[in-house]
Amino acid sequence: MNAETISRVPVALTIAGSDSGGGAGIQADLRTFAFHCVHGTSAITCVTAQNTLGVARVDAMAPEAVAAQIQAVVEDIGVQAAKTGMLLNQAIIATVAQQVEALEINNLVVDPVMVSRTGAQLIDDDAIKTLLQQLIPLAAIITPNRYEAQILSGLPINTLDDMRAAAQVIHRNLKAKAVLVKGGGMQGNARGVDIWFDGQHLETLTTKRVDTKNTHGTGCTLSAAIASNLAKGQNLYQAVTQAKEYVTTALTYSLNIGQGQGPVGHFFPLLQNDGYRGVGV
Ligand SMILES: Nc1ncnc2c1ncn2[C@@H]1O[C@H](COP(=O)(O)OP(=O)(O)OP(=O)(O)O)[C@@H](O)[C@H]1O
Ligand SMILES: Cc1ncc(COP(=O)(O)O)c(N)n1
Repeated sequence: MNAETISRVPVALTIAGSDSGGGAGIQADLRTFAFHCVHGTSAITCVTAQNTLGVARVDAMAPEAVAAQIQAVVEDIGVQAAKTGMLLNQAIIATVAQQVEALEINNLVVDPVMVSRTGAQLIDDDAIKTLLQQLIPLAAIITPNRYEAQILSGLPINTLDDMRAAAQVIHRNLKAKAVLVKGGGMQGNARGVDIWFDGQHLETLTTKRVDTKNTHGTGCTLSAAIASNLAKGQNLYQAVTQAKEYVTTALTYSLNIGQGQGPVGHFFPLLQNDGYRGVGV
């Protein structure tokens, strides 16, 4: 068989933490890139000992090691888009912001990860200010969940209108170019509905609500899918709406593993080929 090499492939970078359970973080991001036919590269910020029940331990990488990973990837391979996930501490956030600026990384998706699904704190309290001041202004889009949007806006969020108000406040106060407030943590009708605001258009993004407890990694998957679509040249709004479709289907095929909240099923295109039809399909 003749070898066929592919020399023109989109490349994306994830700057995030490792999840030993494979559901969120770097592991979710690289799988998401792969299922978008995007070559995935990574800069690991910390290593978590984690499973579907919770986070048992977190070990931070040295900021210099994070910087070196980003530099190694960008200087040789080059990236068309990047995303950040769990950044953990102030020094790592400041380093990532410096590298993004110095290496002129475009199409940056910032997922302002603060607390895990299982309630573990994933960022130091004193790091949030650095995230706001140094990293968010460099982002093409930020994707806070309900809890993170409350912190970033200072507003309580209980309804879709609260999500709309928070998206507008975050856009104005943090100079984020676009904001997606995610509704996975909402109750009732708002669950699974996201709000987009780019300074001009306020949009309500609705897909099918999936009734599953296995939602570990939805936010990581969404931001990695947005970065994938940006790396492929889609515009931001298209990248977001297609990423939301991907997450919805991955939730439909979520994996009922472990004793807690299982991860979304990134490999549904292969399962679909095998004739497996997923939850409620
Ligand atoms: N049950 C659901 N049905 C449909 N969509 C959902 C559901 N739960 C979450 N989503 C979608 O998944 C995406 C991620 O949102 P979510 O609010 O869960 O993020 P997150 O809390 O950051 O995720 P993570 O669990 O990775 O921290 C959003 O597009 C959200 O609407
Ligand atoms: C390394 C890492 N990154 C991100 C999350 C957030 O994901 P979730 O809220 O689904 O636990 C996590 N738990 N671990």
